[in-house]
Amino acid sequence: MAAGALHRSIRTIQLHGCSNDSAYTMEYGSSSLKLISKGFTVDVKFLSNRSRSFNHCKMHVFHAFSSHASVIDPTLSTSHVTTNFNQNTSIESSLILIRHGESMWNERNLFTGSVDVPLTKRGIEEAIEAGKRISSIPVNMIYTSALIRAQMTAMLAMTQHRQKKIPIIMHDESLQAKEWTQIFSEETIQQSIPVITAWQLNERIYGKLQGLNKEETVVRYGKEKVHEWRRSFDSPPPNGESLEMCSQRAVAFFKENIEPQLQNGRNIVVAAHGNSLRSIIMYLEKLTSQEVTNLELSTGVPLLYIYKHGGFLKRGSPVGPTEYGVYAYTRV
Ligand SMILES: O=C(O)[C@H](O)COP(=O)(O)O
Repeated sequence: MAAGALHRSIRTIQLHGCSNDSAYTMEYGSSSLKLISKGFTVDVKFLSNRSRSFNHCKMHVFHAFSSHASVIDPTLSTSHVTTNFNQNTSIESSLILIRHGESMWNERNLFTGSVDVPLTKRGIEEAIEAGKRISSIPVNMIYTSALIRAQMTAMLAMTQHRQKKIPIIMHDESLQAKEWTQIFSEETIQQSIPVITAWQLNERIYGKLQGLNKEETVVRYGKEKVHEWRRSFDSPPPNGESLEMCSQRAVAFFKENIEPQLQNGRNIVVAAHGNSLRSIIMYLEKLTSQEVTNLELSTGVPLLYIYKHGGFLKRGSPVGPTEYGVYAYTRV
């Protein structure tokens, strides 16, 4: 197995030359495992139960975007891997969080939640401005929610980036989608940035408030009640998600998918929403459920964190494309 070579197209790899090592196969008798390659983690999933023999088994690759994948130590379990990377104190990477620009329902002051609403012209401009602010910070991967306002924000921001790489949405929804979206030029791959979309980063579900005007809702239910629904940690709006419920999916996704990439030195942009980002910031900054009630995020303002020594240092919001501007910060 250690001598095995990985030959890959972007989304599918074929593992060659690995022995029919039943002990190994038994050890990973689940549906997925992680392989570690230079600089990043490759999550793989068996395509079918029948192909669990490692002899020429086909696997699906998530988040791999390099042609130099190689198996370093197949005997490491996922938890060992995480521990090892945490101990590597020299790794420093950046995490940029951006709440989407103004949406058409933000403009009308309507509760939006899971409803998929596009940006306004102002939102488009905010996304472009956000892109200028982060244009000097290297970006290796982008994560967005499954909602168009976050995806538009990420894409528009990247039009300003100095790397001039092309953000490309990864389509994992079916085997066919993966096949159809393969790229066959290594050079083109190197000029691309993978964009992973995840429903777990969606805005919290606002339930029966979705589509209601925020001011009218205050008149109807009272200021205190509406404030509790909007900002408390654990009171869900009718039929909706509390921040706590939203955090259970958003922070779990962050820990399982984004944090390992940062641990491997990848620089990440996350374009998401007021409340999914509030829950992630709560985790990054170890805020209490009381402290998070005061956390407000503006639309289209990027926030920079440096991942270092296994922890997150808040750098605030980059104010411009110069080196100075990147590390100066505004109060948000
Ligand atoms: O979903 C919404 O309406 C907004 O994007 C966030 O709303 P909030 O400020 O009420 O949490």
